[in-house]
Amino acid sequence: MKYSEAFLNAAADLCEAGRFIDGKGWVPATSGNFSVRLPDGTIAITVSGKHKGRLQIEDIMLIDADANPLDGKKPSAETLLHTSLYKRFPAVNCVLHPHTMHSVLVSRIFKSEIVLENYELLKAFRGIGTHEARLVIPVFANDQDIPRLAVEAERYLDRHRDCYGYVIAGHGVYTWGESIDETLRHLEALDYLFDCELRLHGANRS
Ligand SMILES: CSC[C@@H](O)[C@@H](O)C(=O)COP(=O)(O)O
Ligand SMILES: [Zn+2]
Repeated sequence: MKYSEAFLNAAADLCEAGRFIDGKGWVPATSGNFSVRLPDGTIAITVSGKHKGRLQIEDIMLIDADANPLDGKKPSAETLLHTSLYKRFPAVNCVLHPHTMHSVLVSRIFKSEIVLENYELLKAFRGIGTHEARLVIPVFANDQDIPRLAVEAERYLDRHRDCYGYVIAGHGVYTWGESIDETLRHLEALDYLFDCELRLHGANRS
């Protein structure tokens, strides 16, 4: 398979993002998956089962918008969660899913949603210009049936298009943006804000 320059650049960027994310301890033991939408609508996504902090270019593969592999490799087990976000949001070009400890812990306290209010760091999210914003991150029950989980996320996002991410209980967080850099910014902000909520609720003594 001859990959395009756009694919190869996206793949290199995803490998670098993976090293950064792993440096934070957010993708232990092969968890997590990442993707970038290319200008032609195809998607560069991590293959299944690799350590996301030690990605090589060959660990990134190409799929179409309906999650079909285009190069014979095996995509992430959670590919449908990525493609459903790209279908819903034409401006989104990157989806990052790590298993941050803060997202797992916060889902033990907040069972249906996490409300983030009155934080200066809310301005890290695209389109938010004041700490007076109110950002709601839904929490979905974990499910090994990924098509069913995708439908649940889609139902929520149909009603809440201004959403920046969701938590899967006991599992991890999904967040997205117009570029890898923007999505990394959203991810760092969510991790910080989840940590704030955990400390506020006495669940994090570090
Ligand atoms: C190591 S368990 C994690 C997996 O079950 C899954 O949740 C995950 O995030 C990684 O799956 P992958 O198929 O490698 O994309
Ligand atoms: Zn996962």
